[in-house]
Amino acid sequence: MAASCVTASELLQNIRQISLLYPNTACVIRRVSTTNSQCDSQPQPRARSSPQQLVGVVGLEVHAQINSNTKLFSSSPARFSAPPNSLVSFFDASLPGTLPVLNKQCVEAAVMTGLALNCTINKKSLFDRKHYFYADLPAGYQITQQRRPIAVDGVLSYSLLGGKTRNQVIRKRVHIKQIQLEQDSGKSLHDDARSQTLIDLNRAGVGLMELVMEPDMSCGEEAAAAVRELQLILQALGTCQGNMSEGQLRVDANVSVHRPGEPLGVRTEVKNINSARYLARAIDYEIQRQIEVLQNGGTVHNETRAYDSKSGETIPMRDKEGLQDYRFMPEPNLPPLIVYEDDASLPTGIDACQTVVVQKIKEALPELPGVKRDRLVQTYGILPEHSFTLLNEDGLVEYFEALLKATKKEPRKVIGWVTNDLLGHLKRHDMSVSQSPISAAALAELLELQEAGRISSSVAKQVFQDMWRSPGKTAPQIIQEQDLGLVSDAEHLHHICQKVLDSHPDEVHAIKNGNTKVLNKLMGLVKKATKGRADPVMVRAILQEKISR
Ligand SMILES: Nc1ncnc2c1ncn2[C@@H]1O[C@H](COP(=O)(O)OP(=O)(O)OP(=O)(O)O)[C@@H](O)[C@H]1O
Ligand SMILES: [Mg+2]
Ligand SMILES: [Mg+2]
Repeated sequence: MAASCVTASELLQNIRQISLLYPNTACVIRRVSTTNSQCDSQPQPRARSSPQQLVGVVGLEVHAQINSNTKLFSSSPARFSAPPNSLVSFFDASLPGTLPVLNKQCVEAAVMTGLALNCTINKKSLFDRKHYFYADLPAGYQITQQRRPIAVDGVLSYSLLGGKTRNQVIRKRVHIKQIQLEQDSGKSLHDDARSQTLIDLNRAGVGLMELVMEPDMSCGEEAAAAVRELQLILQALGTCQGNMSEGQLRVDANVSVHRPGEPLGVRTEVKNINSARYLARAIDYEIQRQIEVLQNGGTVHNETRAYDSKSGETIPMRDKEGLQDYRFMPEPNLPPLIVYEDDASLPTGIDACQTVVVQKIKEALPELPGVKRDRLVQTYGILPEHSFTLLNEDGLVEYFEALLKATKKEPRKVIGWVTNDLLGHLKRHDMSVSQSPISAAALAELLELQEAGRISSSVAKQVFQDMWRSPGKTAPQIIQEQDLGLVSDAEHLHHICQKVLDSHPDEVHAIKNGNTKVLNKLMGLVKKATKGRADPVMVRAILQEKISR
């Protein structure tokens, strides 16, 4: 077995695990009873103008790795980037005689995800074997839920930013056909130097939720937005870490084209895309490719394709027609998976700790991203697009709310500091919110000084930059060291204003003739002369008074 580089102690551990697996032969649960422009420009499906344009149709299958310490049917740890074949039990390596024991935590995660996506939870679901032959699937089949999955008929609501300036929130929905529990496969690693393929079974048997979406989308941008929303939901629930680059969230994009009103076209399936950006590009490329094929008199084949991120193209992998016989059969070693609605429906004498109760999971659901965005908009009066920015960055909502607690400044004035100044700096330095050298409390202190009229707004921006460069230095320290306090000495300001007026007679003339906008230019000159420290309210009053004399 290429898979096993197990140490003696690991072997012992595995043997112990198998001896635990043998006696009860089955699952724990049974025992206990067990927009981009392309999108926007596309006609809506119901439009009936002729001749009709071909439009894209997209349906996604998302594989989400369940956030659990152990695998779906064995007690091996489920961890990313461990040494190859170090997390492999005999069951994961498909040794004869080993049996699956269902991980309750994975079932709870699937139920929770189903509830968050408005699915119906099947109180009884079934496991099936899906056969195919790959070196990274040692049993020759995957245990999945084909006939009766754990959750069905859900909806994922997501939003896109549209309109000319892309600040209009367009709300969309995609139907979730089902969520099924299944095993992940191992990984084939290609050693080009020695032209050989090596197998790492660490991932073999890790719990996955496959979310199958209906073909409700029409372009790459919609698909990417839906996946991003799903990622945020899974992360909020804690059921999947959702890191696409680590393969915790992998997407298969099914793409076809048709004329609105006509039956759906033949789909191709672009497999295993692990970035939202590539997903959008792969789909848009594939739609365009299929349109060109049809317009040139060709036919689209039902095939599996891969996305090549270097060329930006999709390339054929294998023909799906004729190859789709997975020889599904009921998994004989796993009984039906039973979950209960509430405590009242538990059969007498059952160990409540070993059961999955939907009601309890419902009660534990956290605030979901859509609800959180609406709350932020309603509570703080910020723009909807700002609520998207806040949620898109891990920890930014918490930062914003901590900041608001510590300052009297209006939320609508604070939001720009968070989404422009702070986020801009973080992005430029490729840092996360938790790595920010300026804490929410430190920024609040700066904003309070501005609010109290101790510094001007332009000085506040300058102090922010200095705080970023000198972590730990407070706003008052910087203001004191550099003497940046607001100049509100009337005599001093009168003197500077007079100098500016004397040297700009044309502007004074223009203002006197009613062109009041020119006053801003003069104010700018005073600001420059005082290095941004002049009290703008006083400067405006002094200039107006002097001009009107
Ligand atoms: N004509 C179509 N155009 C675009 N997408 C489609 C079309 N027909 C079906 N789909 C999408 O294809 C996907 C089918 O997924 P499903 O898991 O049911 O089957 P599969 O792809 O054959 O199986 P596997 O899990 O082995 O990939 C769904 O996401 C569905 O929305
Ligand atoms: Mg599928
Ligand atoms: Mg598929």
